[in-house]
Amino acid sequence: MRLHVADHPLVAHKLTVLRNERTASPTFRLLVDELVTLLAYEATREVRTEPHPITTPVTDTVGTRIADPQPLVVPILRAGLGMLDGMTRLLPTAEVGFLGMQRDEETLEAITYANRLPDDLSGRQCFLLDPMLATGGTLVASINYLLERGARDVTAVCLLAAPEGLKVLEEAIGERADVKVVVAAVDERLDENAYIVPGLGDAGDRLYGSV
Ligand SMILES: O=P(O)(O)OC[C@H]1O[C@H](OP(=O)(O)OP(=O)(O)O)[C@H](O)[C@@H]1O
Ligand SMILES: O=c1cc[nH]c(=O)[nH]1
Ligand SMILES: [Mg+2]
Repeated sequence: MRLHVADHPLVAHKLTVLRNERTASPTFRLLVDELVTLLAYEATREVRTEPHPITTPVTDTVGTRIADPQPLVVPILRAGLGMLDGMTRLLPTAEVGFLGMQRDEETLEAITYANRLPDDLSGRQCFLLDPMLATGGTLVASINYLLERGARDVTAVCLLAAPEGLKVLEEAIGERADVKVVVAAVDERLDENAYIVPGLGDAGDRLYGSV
């Protein structure tokens, strides 16, 4: 597993506003969207491209375009949905699959309640979106879904990660695939309820309310 922590003053500034408990949903959503766009720039650094001949008003030349098959972006519902627009803004030709996962707050096990993904992901670059990587249970289960369908190149885009979750992910993935994790920050630890500290609370609730 490769970890990339975005080191940029704009990311740090926006993340601080996001963490603040006084930041209400409308601003929270806007900031998640902005942060993802900044992270997407790094997350797509290795997106596969191919030469593309074009004619400019001046001459013929060979440029670059994103190669087929187009990348697959997969938001993990609910909270990952808040990251989808920001990601597809930079990758408008990507296809989008969906995974609905909820962490059982007692057992901390990730339960899948929705799944809409192409059956065959061999040769596909996949981008998983989930703001929080806490125990790692949700992300490991999501990556396993993609690997079972043949994906071998997976980038997870998260806002916050806990060191505990990163360790679980590293051990669970092993040598099976090239997994990259792009995060805005790695926080201190998990608390007794497996919430990220200092964190930002429940990302899904802060985006969409506690339904
Ligand atoms: O690393 P883990 O310990 O598995 O926890 C992280 C998961 O928990 C949150 O989702 P939640 O289950 O709250 O669902 P929601 O997005 O619908 O709020 C978060 O969005 C991650 O998906
Ligand atoms: O801190 C946390 C941990 C899991 N899920 C969240 O939304 N926040
Ligand atoms: Mg939640």
